[in-house]
Amino acid sequence: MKIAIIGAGNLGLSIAEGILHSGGATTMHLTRRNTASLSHFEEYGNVHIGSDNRAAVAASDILIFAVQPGHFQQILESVADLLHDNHVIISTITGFSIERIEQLIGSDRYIIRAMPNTAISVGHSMTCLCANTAGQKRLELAGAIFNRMGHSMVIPEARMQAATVICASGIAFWMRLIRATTQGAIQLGFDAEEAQKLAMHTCRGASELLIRSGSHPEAEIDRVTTPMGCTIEGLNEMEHQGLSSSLIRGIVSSYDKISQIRKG
Ligand SMILES: NC(=O)C1=CN([C@@H]2O[C@H](COP(=O)(O)OP(=O)(O)OC[C@H]3O[C@@H](n4cnc5c(N)ncnc54)[C@H](OP(=O)(O)O)[C@@H]3O)[C@@H](O)[C@H]2O)C=CC1
Ligand SMILES: O=C(O)[C@@H]1CCC=N1
Repeated sequence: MKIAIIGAGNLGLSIAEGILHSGGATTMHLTRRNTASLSHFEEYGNVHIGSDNRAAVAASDILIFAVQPGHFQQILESVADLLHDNHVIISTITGFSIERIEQLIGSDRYIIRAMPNTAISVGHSMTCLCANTAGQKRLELAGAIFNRMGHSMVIPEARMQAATVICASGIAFWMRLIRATTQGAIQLGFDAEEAQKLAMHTCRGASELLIRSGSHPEAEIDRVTTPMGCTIEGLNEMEHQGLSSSLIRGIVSSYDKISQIRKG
């Protein structure tokens, strides 16, 4: 596969690392205007770095766009005349609808919206996908690409905004929870390095328990909460302080913000 990543910033670079580690491309073109921060990719013989989006598009079959929403239209228009029938156009752009993309490059193109997260760099992204009518024929291919770097789920486009919050922004939300747990562990006597290790591996363990058992979080909580014990004491205090409520409210605020990005 010949893959171009147009906009090798935070997400684009994470995708590039994920693709490299999964061995998923024969050649890869990475673009951004300031390429200095990409020089470490030069050690890979099959990775081409540059600022020329047109050259990257012309040399690739799969085009992954990972630029800021405000830049996308101009960049897409600047390469539109190079697009051919086999190009698969994958947009990770928040709030940029398939309808708007079709208006810029036509509805006959294979257009896929993907919402991965930065854990794609280590092969653990949860990536949501949707496609235009033509692109339905390439959803399986897109799923195969993203499944090499985690898990993917095909969803209706109407859920893409919600997927952005839960999966993409979700990385930041979980990081803050891990960080807060780390701070608690330091207060209880662990040094910072130990504390982070305890927090992140316990987080991974909780997640793996659910993934492998298929059980409900509350069922797992029931197995931990000894009657009159320390777990239910801590959990109830967290809830009195609004743990679940603050998470839900944060998720809804984040969701509402995307509507503003869309209008912008
Ligand atoms: N970060 C995340 O976790 C996620 C982000 N997204 C979405 O992905 C997109 C990218 O986000 P993120 O990576 O955080 O943003 P960044 O700003 O980190 O990356 C965007 C990159 O685009 C480059 N760029 C700007 N103009 C051009 C151009 N004309 N040609 C080529 N490259 C260009 C910029 O580099 P330079 O200035 O050097 O050109 C920059 O590195 C956004 O639309 C975001 O909503 C979606 C899911 C998760
Ligand atoms: O914060 C943002 O707007 C982007 C979209 C999801 C992750 N980063």
